[in-house]
Amino acid sequence: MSDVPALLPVEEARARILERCAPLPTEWVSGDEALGRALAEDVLARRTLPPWDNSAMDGYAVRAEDLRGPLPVRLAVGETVFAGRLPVRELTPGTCARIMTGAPLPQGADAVVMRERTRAIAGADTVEILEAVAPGNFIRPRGEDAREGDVLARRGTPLGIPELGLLWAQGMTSVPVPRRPRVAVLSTGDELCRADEPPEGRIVDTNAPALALAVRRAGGLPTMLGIARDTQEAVQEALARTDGFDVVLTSAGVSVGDHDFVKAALEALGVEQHFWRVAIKPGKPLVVGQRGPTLFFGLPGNPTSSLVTFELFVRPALRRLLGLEDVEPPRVSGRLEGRLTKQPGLAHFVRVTATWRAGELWAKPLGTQTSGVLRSASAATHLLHFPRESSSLTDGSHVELLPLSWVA
Ligand SMILES: Nc1nc2c(c(=O)[nH]1)N[C@H]1C(S)=C(S)[C@@H](COP(=O)(O)OP(=O)(O)OC[C@H]3O[C@@H](n4cnc5c(N)ncnc54)[C@H](O)[C@@H]3O)O[C@H]1N2
Ligand code: MOO
Ligand SMILES: [Mg+2]
Repeated sequence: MSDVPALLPVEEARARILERCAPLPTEWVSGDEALGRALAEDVLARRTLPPWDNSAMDGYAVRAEDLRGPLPVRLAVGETVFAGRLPVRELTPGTCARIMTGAPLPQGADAVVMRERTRAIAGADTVEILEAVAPGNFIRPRGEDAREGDVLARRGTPLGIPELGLLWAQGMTSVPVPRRPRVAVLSTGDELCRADEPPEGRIVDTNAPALALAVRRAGGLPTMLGIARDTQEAVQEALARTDGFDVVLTSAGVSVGDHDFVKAALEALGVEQHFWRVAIKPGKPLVVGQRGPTLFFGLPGNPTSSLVTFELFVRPALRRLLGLEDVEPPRVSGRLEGRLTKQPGLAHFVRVTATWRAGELWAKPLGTQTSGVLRSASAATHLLHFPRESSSLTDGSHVELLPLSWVA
């Protein structure tokens, strides 16, 4: 077919998309809002933490050299230091301080002996130390967590719970992150109705709500634009209302049918086409283009195709816009349970349920792989990558599995 372009390999298609994406402008948000996003700039520590050497155990702060003689060694207890209080006495030779976990170390102390290795002498301010310890024993040094002026976290660092805790400890109650991508979601098709309408011969638009959820889970802000009828004018009119969005997702109308108008509508609106058609199944007719800063994805209409192309192409783009550095779909190795065959030419992304058995992840293909029904995505935990030029995978083959973001 002369008017149909060659199929692009999946990696090249993704590379072409990613080279057009860069982190969005910075906004300052609370830790709640920052979870799972990336830092937009390097953050320097404002505070040295812990602010002082402190004890890692409940026990006795000692001078290690006092414990060199025959054991046990008797030491005079000068004071008790609690977390939240400051010690008042310096340790002189032959003395120690009772100390609690987290309490600052007194001057002169260079080690802590845990309480279980000591024996208190009843009625006396004296303790018997039952073991010798090296200097530094059970001491958490000042600055172990952060040193004022040092880079605490670099731009691009994904903000998980410990990372946000580190920033919080610095008194940073808001953090700089690229703003969330604004994503418009448009369905196209005369056969579609909303779930709350009587179908009257139509089918419910499941792609738009599914894609909106996938966008939200990927960190974007979805806006549903509704359903455009199958005319070029209707699709064009809907797409003309997408200024201000970073990403536009349409579903359906990208193949070669008489009512497949998305490509023509994009072209008429001046969207520069980056590519059309990728060597994959499901999802082959994917079209991607750009106008100004807005990236347009024409996802195929089959419900599973739209979700699979979201995973393979849209999610990586959203992650890059969010400033995350690790944007490629994650992969793990596993083994195939059963066998698979196909014609060479397209890479297949087979929906599988993967379970751990005897230390390996065994991937069992779902019974139906047709992309026209959601059942072929339901219960899938991973996509099994059946490479483009390969035509058979035998039982037990080592395979590459992509964990799915849509799993419950
Ligand atoms: N001659 C060829 N025909 C087709 C080819 C091809 O290479 N040559 N590719 C097939 C593949 S693969 C796919 S995928 C589909 C893609 O089709 P479109 O993107 O043009 O989508 P439609 O034709 O409009 O619809 C396909 C299918 O999906 C249902 N659909 C559409 N939108 C929704 C929605 N929002 N919610 C639920 N279901 C939806 C629609 O009713 C159709 O059944 O093309 C093949 N054909
Ligand atoms: O690629 Mo289509 O997405 O196979 O059904
Ligand atoms: Mg079609």
